[in-house]
Amino acid sequence: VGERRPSQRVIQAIDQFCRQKEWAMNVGDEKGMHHVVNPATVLELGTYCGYSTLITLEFNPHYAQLLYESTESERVHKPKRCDVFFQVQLVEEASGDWIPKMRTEFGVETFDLVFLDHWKDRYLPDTKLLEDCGLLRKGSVLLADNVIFPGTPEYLEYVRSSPQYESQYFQSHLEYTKVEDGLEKSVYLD
Ligand SMILES: O=C(NCCCCCn1ccnc1)c1cc(-c2ccc(F)cc2)cc(O)c1O
Ligand SMILES: [Mg+2]
Repeated sequence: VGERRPSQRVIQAIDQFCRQKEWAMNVGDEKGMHHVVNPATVLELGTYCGYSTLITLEFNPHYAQLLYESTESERVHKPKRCDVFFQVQLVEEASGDWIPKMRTEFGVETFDLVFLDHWKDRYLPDTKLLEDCGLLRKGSVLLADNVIFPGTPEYLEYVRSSPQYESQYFQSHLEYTKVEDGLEKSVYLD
């Protein structure tokens, strides 16, 4: 196992605090993402405290500030091209406004992974926006948190019934609780 990296120690501290002191809506250590995907260019919708962050869109300025502090990432108002292999780029805007600008503002061709963890009623419209903007390619992975609780029924119905996706449910529990929840992994077949 060896020495945990600083980022792993931060995650461990967050999990311990949320389990013992105060619940928070991180994807958490049980659901986790590490056993489901191994991406390169990642878009995260819904940052919160930056528990699971790469290129991330956060609408709430309070949460955005938390991310700046926890990752020393520069405050990105006018994102520059993301030419560093690993770089946190945070956009404090609504996902619906920014997804159409991803190519021009970030120089992103397509995403390898999109982690959906923002407003639950935005999962479906933003997925359709990603498709329409050509930001998904054959093999792109959508990983959606909370498909059972709080629940995203319209999104789930769409990815499970659409011939354009191969969908798989990873059953787990709502972070730090015994309530059922899970991650839905949907591979775009194009
Ligand atoms: O609402 C959630 N996340 C979105 C937060 C706002 C995103 C803002 N934004 C960012 C970019 N564009 C928009 C969420 C909620 C719960 C939960 C659990 C138990 C309960 F009783 C009620 C709720 C658990 C999660 O795991 C969640 O992710
Ligand atoms: Mg969540």
